[in-house]
Amino acid sequence: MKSFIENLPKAELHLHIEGTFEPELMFEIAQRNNIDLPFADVEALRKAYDFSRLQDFLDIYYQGMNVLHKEQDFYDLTWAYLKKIHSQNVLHTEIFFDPQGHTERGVAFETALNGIHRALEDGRSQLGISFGLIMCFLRHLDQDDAMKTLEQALPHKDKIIGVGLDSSELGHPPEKFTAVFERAKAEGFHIVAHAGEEGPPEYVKQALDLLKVERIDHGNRALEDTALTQRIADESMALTVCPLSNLKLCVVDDLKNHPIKKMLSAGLKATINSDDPAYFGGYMNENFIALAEAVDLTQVEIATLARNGFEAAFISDDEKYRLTDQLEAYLASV
Ligand SMILES: Nc1ncnc2[nH]cnc12
Ligand SMILES: [Zn+2]
Repeated sequence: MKSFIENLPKAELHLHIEGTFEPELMFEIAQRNNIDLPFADVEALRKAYDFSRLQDFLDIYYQGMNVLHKEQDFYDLTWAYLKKIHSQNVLHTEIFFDPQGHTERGVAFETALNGIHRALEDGRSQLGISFGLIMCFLRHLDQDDAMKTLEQALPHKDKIIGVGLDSSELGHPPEKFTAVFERAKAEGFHIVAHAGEEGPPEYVKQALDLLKVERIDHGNRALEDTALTQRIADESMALTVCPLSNLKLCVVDDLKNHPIKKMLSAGLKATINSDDPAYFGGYMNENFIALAEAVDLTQVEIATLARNGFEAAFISDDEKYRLTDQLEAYLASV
């Protein structure tokens, strides 16, 4: 099973680039930027990765990204992620970045964008990994701030394919951002949002009805509402599920109780993703393997999850055929 997963061609659709910041690289970049981290060393930092809810993680995640200042810092962060997923047979990735996490510290929008994008271009030419870049609005900030961020993105439509919504979910429902998402859609951006990670099914409904999402990031709590679950299945709306994230943030108490089988049997287009791999203990392969072992996934189920990843990607039909052909060729060979 392990080698079946390791060699399986995969797409990643839910990945925060700031969440790939491994402690070793964080210390290296902090040092070259003359920034003191409030941790003695890499081990002390890793020990702090003990979360009982989303906010515990976010506090440390925002602290970590504070050391990113120069375009090269963003490049190095992204390049390290791309090398890692190249070793895991990830052929396509759609990554999030949090511009407000940088602009509010005085780092220019373009500094973050250009560093990340240049690495993605190098990943395509040197590693053969295709990509999309999605910027997320921080939902703990207000809609005006999100609107300003959207305006900063408008000259960069050649680099940014979509907008998303992340950060502290509870108390910050999608309806808070209806106008900015309406504008983003009119400007031609793809639309996604985190919903139903900690928030109730109502937030998932709002993401569908008010933000007009094309994929739901997480979506776990949608399962509490049978009619909503049926609707998501009927609309072939993909869920970007993140197993190790769900475990580390206590969305599930044990991976054995992860609802992935319920999702699949309800006809939901679930995909597997790593969310913030440096903080949650694993990239794509580790997520697939841990989940497969915990809930006893069959090869057919694993293949379905991988296929869903390519089908739910924001790419042309031609590109989808090119990628799924590689998946089907692999499946026929094992
Ligand atoms: N899992 C997650 N949920 C919400 N916001 C995030 N930002 C980074 N990771 C996140
Ligand atoms: Zn996420």
